[in-house]
Amino acid sequence: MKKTVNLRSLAAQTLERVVEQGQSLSNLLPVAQKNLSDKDSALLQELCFGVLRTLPLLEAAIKQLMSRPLTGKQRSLHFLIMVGLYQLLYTRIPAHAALAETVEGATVLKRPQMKGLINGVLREFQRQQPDLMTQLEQSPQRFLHPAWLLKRLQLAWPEQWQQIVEANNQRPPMWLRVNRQHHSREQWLALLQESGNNATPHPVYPDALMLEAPTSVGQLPGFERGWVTVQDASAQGCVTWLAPQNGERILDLCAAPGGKTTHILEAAPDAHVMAVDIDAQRLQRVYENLKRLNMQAEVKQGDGRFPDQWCNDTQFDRILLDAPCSATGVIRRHPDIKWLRRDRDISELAALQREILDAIWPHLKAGGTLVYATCSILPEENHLQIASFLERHQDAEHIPLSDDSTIGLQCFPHPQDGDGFFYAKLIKR
Ligand SMILES: C[S@@+](CC[C@H](N)C(=O)[O-])C[C@H]1O[C@@H](n2cnc3c(N)ncnc32)[C@H](O)[C@@H]1O
Repeated sequence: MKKTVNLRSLAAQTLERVVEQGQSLSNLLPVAQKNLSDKDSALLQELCFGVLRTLPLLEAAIKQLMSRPLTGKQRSLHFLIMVGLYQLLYTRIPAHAALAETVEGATVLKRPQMKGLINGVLREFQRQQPDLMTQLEQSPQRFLHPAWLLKRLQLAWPEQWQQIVEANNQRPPMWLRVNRQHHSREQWLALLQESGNNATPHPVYPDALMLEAPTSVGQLPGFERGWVTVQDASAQGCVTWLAPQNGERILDLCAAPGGKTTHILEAAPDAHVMAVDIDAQRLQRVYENLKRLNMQAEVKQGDGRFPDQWCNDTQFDRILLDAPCSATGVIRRHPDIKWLRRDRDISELAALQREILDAIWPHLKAGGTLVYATCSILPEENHLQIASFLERHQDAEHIPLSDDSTIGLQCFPHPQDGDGFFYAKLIKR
């Protein structure tokens, strides 16, 4: 039998590690969920994601309710209060249960003497909620983004920034990639419908299906047998634009956890694919994904800035560079990004992307194709990066991916579509 744990205190500790220590929720959450039942796992996830999504508003509410914030050894309680506020504002958990469980969390956090204070703050919030929320809903905190990022989005996308921010604040749809080596998308959709679920095909990307409602992978017909993979629609765009062909030598650079490596092999099962990433731990996931889908690729640990160290003088027909980036296009999937990234990271990431691009370009054959992709929505990492690359490399030809004259294709996150992504397709003359 799974033991009962206080999920509110577990959420508070996890959130403190993300916000105060800069740790990634994707690393922390699976560890925190390890011994929990499915139901508790889901609630813990909801509490962590929800607080990170709405953090500025919760912080502002606490500021109004408390004369001094809790600091030092009591800091976990600050996050416990946020977990309490989040439940009262955004979940259907009955208020009495949310309050009781949250207050009890102080005992688990070894601060039983603070139970009264937490109870008091949450009850005061209930009393002031209508006025307080009217006030906060007119403040800049209502956008739920850090000021530096909001400023960058407003500058870069004066027409679209509000829609982007709104999409970032919503729960993302669940997209699947049908392995057409097994079934056509229509055939697999019919199997899904037989199992009582439904999905909508993507208008552009031929393998992509959006589930009507998110579900666990165990409910997806043939998941274990590799018939289908969970992957956002925009991420699937990379392989559409790369257009890999059987018999070609293809490099998937910055490949872990292998979502696009396996997509390349589904599209061109007889291609020779080399998958390279700097992170040995993340590379384990590439092996796991290849195994589930029963595929083979040459997997290597290496730094994209120094390709001669891991591929000598090999030349590739096609290169996919899914570059390390700010991940500002996938905030709705990873709301911790808003609090982990700093303004100064953007220029550092752009410098790294530039180094990798310049280093890998000589490894593309004449006539070969390179697709540069990021899950960023910031111009410095995207069209400005490629414009500057084209100025430095006269042998690079830009292939437009849309009707307008812009460099590359910039997608924004959309409730009925994929994440924010950028792609640019280059051919070597
Ligand atoms: C956007 S993720 C890749 C996602 C992957 N392509 C997929 O579809 O599953 C970026 C990757 O770049 C890797 N990375 C960061 N710096 C790198 C470098 N200098 N050389 C190679 N890989 C790097 C990270 O470890 C990370 O796995």
